[in-house]
Amino acid sequence: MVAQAPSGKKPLPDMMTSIRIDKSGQVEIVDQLLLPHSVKWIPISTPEEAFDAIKSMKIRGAPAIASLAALSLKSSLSTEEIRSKSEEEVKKWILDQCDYLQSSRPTAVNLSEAMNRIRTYIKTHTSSSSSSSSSATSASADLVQKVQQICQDVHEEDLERNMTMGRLGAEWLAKKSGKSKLKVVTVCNTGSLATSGYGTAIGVITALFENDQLDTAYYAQTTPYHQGSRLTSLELTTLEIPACMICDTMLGSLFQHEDIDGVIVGADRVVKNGDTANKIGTYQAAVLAQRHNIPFMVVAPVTTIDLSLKTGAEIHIEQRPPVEATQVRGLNIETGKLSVVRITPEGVGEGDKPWQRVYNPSFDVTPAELISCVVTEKGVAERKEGAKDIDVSSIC
Ligand SMILES: CSC[C@@H](O)[C@@H](O)C(=O)COP(=O)(O)O
Repeated sequence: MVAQAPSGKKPLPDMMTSIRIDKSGQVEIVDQLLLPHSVKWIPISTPEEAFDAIKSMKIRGAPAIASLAALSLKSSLSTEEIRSKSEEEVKKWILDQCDYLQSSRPTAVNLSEAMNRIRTYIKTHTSSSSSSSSSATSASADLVQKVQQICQDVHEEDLERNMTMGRLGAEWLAKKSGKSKLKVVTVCNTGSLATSGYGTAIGVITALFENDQLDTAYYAQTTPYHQGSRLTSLELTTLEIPACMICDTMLGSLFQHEDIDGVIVGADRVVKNGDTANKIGTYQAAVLAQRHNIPFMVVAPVTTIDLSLKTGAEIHIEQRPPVEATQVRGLNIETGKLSVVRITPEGVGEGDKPWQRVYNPSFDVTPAELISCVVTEKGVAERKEGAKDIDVSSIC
């Protein structure tokens, strides 16, 4: 499971990847529920399989779920069943699949952006339904081919833009700190497992490392799903990047005792005024960073920017099932087997008593006034001194 690491001053070992496509075009994903203990590849051939994998978080990370949704649509469009449909039937089928796939997870805008690209093409494509049945078939073949190309583009364009963001973010932070070796903090998982390669926030950390400008990358465990302790730890150890895990509750202590040069996070949706939805725990990291005068950087591709929403209050925050917070999956060191254990008294998160409730939002919103800058592949938008908003339209 390797993607070629980009060349840099410091050579990197091969990166992990969450999606692979074999020579026959079969798409497979690594089951992230089992990482880091077991590497199991699952074939994905249909939108239903992609929907299930995204919803159950076998694959996660804003860009990666958009890629998988698009690739599953591409695969399904190669079937005989689709090829026998009229152009109008194919269009309707694709639009239905876009709605269905988009409903798998609501907060990450990359997924809806990818589906919107396909919808826009379908809606503007000139139909030839009035032609004879044989030319209608060839017209639908053209349509299918074009939509498949859009799906492939969604997946492929991610890697290059991540490398650009990595470079831009590393340059900005190194200049801001003025130091030769930086200590940085990240939350959640934003590397090659969450994207098509190199990563967003982890891309900046990787670029610092490649330039020999990284002292230590601290990463938060990111409960309840443990994207940090399970996935970021796997990526950083695979790349042999100097790193140190902290529990989510230790951020304040870390900021008091270490000279941290920046907090670098990814995003699931950045709206017009710069407010940013990202993994739960990001907001508290931003509040603490401001208290300690530490620059707070958001790194996300243009496809994560949603100019249709004015402020973060409009972002739909996904609620995850309570069991994801009351149960922990891990390796039983006595049996050597993977197991799931409950860490709460029985009934918490499952019963209907007033004392059995669990609050489990998957994301929170960090107001722009706590963010120092937003980095996309188009550039860096800084918040001006004293301003409450960040003009992200300049980097779209
Ligand atoms: C490049 S990934 C950016 C975000 O998608 C990431 O920080 C995040 O919040 C992922 O959440 P997840 O719930 O694991 O899909």
